[in-house]
Amino acid sequence: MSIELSAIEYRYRDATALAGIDLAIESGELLALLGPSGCGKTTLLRTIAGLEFPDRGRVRFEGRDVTALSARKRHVGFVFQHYALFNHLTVFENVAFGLRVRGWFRRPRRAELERAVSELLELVQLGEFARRYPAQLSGGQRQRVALARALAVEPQILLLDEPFGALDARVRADLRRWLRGLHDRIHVTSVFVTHDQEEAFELADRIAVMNKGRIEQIADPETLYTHPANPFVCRFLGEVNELPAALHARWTGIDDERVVAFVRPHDLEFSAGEGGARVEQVRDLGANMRVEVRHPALAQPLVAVWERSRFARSGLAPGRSVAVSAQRQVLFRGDAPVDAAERAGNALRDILVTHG
Ligand SMILES: Nc1ncnc2c1ncn2[C@@H]1O[C@H](COP(=O)(O)OP(=O)(O)OP(=O)(O)O)[C@@H](O)[C@H]1O
Repeated sequence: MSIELSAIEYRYRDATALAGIDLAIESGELLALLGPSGCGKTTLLRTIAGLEFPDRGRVRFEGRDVTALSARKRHVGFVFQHYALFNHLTVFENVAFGLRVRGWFRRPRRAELERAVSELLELVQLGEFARRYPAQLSGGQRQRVALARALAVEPQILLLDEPFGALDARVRADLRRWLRGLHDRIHVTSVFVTHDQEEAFELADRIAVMNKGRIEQIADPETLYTHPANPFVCRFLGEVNELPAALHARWTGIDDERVVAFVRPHDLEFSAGEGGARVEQVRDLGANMRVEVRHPALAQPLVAVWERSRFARSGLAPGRSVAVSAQRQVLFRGDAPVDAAERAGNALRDILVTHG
């Protein structure tokens, strides 16, 4: 089932949580809402669920206006960060709960209910845990029970609010792979909230990056990473070096002091030689090496993260003078990306100047 949000605004008494959200989610899509703390992710999710009602704007499911409908009538499944399971009920009964409380005319018969719950427990790989109580499960297992419970009522839409937020990094990584696999099988339109960029990238078909109650950009992970719409999105998607024109003009061909080059640590190049910069620190990260270079024109050190073999080949060591360049960069003039045509034009001009 598709979801369309148009011009959604929501104010708490002293805070604007949503400042005009337009968003179209396709049927069967897995969309992540990604953004810093307080940007409005949870409020937006609750607005889709029917747990909050917007001050302005409309919510539509498959074209039907559901803005005024309560959560019960919207038929969505919800999984929260804290697995809100019933501790006095077994895993089986927790999952069966949603089916038992249905109106009598939709309530399944006993055999049917047992079959449905068993199937769901198999789906979340907890078949053998049916008779256990939540206290006898790990955090990751409890979260899978919560998911099975949300799926029991066959929701048209599944909403997940930081579903793995309370779990440690290893379990989180396992669970998100598992959730992606599950989604590929059942294709229920899903929206999940996270402030973890890696999680959003690994799980989602598309990501909406939010900031201060607005969507800064919505795109698939690849586009978001290679063509961020503005510096906020670029900075939010992981560590990045920001180089003023004085430093990058030599290799980008754009000599405009308003243009800043954003370079990811693995795209930064340091080559031995006089370039005004000096290696300050080298740190061993295990699989990678982190090289920090100080340039007199910059307040912050430039950071490169390279694989060990690449670092070994470079022959760099603390104290060495280096020249700086980049394999890839994204250029912004103020808040706007510098487009490829302008860059190509400049490169051409460089060639003409050199060879002309
Ligand atoms: N019940 C409330 N009363 C007043 N202000 C609220 C309430 N809930 C949230 N807010 C404010 O609304 C804004 C958006 O909050 P929201 O919880 O949607 O953000 P979020 O992106 O989900 O944050 P987090 O990642 O920290 O959970 C924030 O500025 C927050 O302080």
